[in-house]
Amino acid sequence: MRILHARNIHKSYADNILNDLNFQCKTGEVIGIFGRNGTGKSTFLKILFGKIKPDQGSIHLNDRELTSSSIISEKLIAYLPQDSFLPKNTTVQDIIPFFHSDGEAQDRIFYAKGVGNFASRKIKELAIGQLRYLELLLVGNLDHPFLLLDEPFFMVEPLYKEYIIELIKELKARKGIVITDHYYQDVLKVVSKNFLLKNGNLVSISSEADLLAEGYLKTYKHPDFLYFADLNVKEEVSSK
Ligand SMILES: Nc1ncnc2c1ncn2[C@@H]1O[C@H](COP(=O)(O)OP(=O)(O)OP(=O)(O)O)[C@@H](O)[C@H]1O
Repeated sequence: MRILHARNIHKSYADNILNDLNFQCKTGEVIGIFGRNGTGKSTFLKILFGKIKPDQGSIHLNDRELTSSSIISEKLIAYLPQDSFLPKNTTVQDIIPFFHSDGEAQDRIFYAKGVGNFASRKIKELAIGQLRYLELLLVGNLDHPFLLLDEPFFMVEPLYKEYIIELIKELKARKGIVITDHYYQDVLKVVSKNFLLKNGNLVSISSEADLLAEGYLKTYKHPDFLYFADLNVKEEVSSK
């Protein structure tokens, strides 16, 4: 088993964003990180990936400290950024070999559920869900033991959300995966553990009720009692 550690991470821009943050993800785990806008989720993923340097702190694989060049050259961490990164005028079938020279991996993507429906289209012609699913197939099927996903569910229609959820569950067998997304209900379907990034640090979360108690949600639909729970107000709703 491999363990990715972030140790004592500090990062400030105009404000203090991350404050002595400690985190670990093992291969075989999917960890969700929630947090309100601007709390530093993307910044933290970029620090884990080595794209930006923390002001203090370090990233380790088991007990070895990683540098940004070792993360890239040793193919340790793959990263799905928030914004699309594929060239717009290339077709789906032509883009697969750019990421995967191995024929078996190419086939895994080409014949993945649903891809046949849009394989001959150009990237600019894809619907948002098709694009995000394709990006995840390309990045997730790399051999890297860790995978960071920045908002994989953003604006994705239900059918492709299901494909993405199935794919994450499959990738979990051979990787450690960290997901940040505001579509928390989708994230909760695939995670083994969750945290809320709040005041620069990670708070452990085990349910929607914890997200409510920590102020990330204002209300949520209680699974047993059919009411929308609030910190102070319980509003009855029809059971129909
Ligand atoms: N390169 C930068 N220079 C200055 N400030 C930055 C930079 N990158 C991020 N920030 C600031 O750091 C804070 C955290 O940004 P970040 O994108 O990590 O938040 P986030 O939790 O991912 O937000 P969201 O949920 O909106 O995607 C924000 O206030 C942002 O404006």
